[in-house]
Amino acid sequence: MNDNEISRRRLLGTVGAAGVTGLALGAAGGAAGYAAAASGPAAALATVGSTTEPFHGEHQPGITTPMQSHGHLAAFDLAQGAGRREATALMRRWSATAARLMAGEPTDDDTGVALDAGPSSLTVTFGFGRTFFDRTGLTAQRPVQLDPLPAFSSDRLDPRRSEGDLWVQIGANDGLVAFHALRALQKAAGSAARTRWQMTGFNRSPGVTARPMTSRNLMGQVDGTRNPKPSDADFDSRVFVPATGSGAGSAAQPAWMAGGSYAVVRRIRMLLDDWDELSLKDQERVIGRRKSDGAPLTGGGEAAELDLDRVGPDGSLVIPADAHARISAPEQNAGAAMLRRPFSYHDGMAADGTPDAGLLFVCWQADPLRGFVPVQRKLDRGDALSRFVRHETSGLFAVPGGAAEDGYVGRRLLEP
Ligand SMILES: C=CC1=C(C)c2cc3[nH]c(cc4nc(cc5[nH]c(cc1n2)c(C)c5CCC(=O)O)C(CCC(=O)O)=C4C)c(C)c3C=C
Ligand SMILES: [Fe+2]
Repeated sequence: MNDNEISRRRLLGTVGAAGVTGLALGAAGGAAGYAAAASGPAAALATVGSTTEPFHGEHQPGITTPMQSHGHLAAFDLAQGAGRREATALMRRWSATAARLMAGEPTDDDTGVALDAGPSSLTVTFGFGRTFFDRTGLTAQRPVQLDPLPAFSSDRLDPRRSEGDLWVQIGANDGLVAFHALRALQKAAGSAARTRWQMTGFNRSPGVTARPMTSRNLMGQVDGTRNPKPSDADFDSRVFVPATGSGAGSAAQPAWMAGGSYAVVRRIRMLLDDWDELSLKDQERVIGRRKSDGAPLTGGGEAAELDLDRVGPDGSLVIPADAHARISAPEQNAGAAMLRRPFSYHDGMAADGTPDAGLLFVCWQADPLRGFVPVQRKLDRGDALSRFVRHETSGLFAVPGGAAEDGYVGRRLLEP
């Protein structure tokens, strides 16, 4: 056990008491951002800090894990001259680092940033981009599902912040824990890979609403209502590559992708100043749902079915023909569906004086050609929301199944 480990464990034991002290100080003396270390017996960590997610398993973490309040998305390119050997060593190092951090343990060269925090539902998810396979001499193993996404008319993509050989998604219910993991993985990349782009996002923190509810995005809409649910009979076949290698109607998948999934990542800027000028009624017609509770404009609660045929007294459709919820519905897209698991982002003001804010849209599917692509094609042709959003970056990554206890992510590809 090294010094860091000793102090981390000791601090984990005292954090509850320190937290209580901090609360007392806050109540009595204002917000100094300071809490004296307590010397008394430790209290248990709050649930938000103590919750762990498993790193090993059939699927990687961070796909069906409840959305966390802090996230980082980062892409890496392999260094000049680095090939399969270096990539294999890198995935071993990254997997070992992720497993330790997700268990709440420090790394060997820990920076100390998260020393006094619990694992806080940290998840680390790894993916391979299309270019990874040529760089490592594994072109024959590249899934056709990684073929480039089609160009959409509304794309305004920045290639420097798109794609990449490797992709890492980090989520945690604490900002320092999430940053700590990102930094540890960047250090563990060593000379094998360098960061290509990096984005930071957030969601609502656990426990801030009176009851658990679907999250809101920065336009204020309830967003995520009609996501596939793990309890749905077809959830696994929609989201994960089956062990047999391909799903119904999908092109064959390589065996190494069994239990894996494909992540489509889009940084979608929201034109919030324009959006805010719309009346509430018009905002609701853009989506086809009420803003207050996410219920369809045709009535019922949030979970009610959309009545896409209902017309109002004036004979026009209650859920307009170009409403986002109508156009993106699986019933309108031959059953195409995806698991949306985004983070919001806010990177200050853009040069034009408008907020640089929006959605780090991440969606998961067993095959992008049966998930993101057909839906985005349809949205691209006539979504009322498109006047208020701009797709600025894009990435498509093959996310292999989870690592075995004695293995690492990507082993079945790199050491078949
Ligand atoms: C290509 C896929 C999609 C993109 C890109 C996208 C962008 C986007 N969406 C919202 C807000 C909402 N989307 C909602 C539903 C919804 N969106 C998609 C797909 C994309 N959205 C799907 C498949 C669905 C579900 C449709 C269904 O199953 O019926 C909703 C409604 C509530 C919900 O079901 O989640 C909102 C609100 C924004 C703001 C945005 C880009 C910034
Ligand atoms: Fe949407």
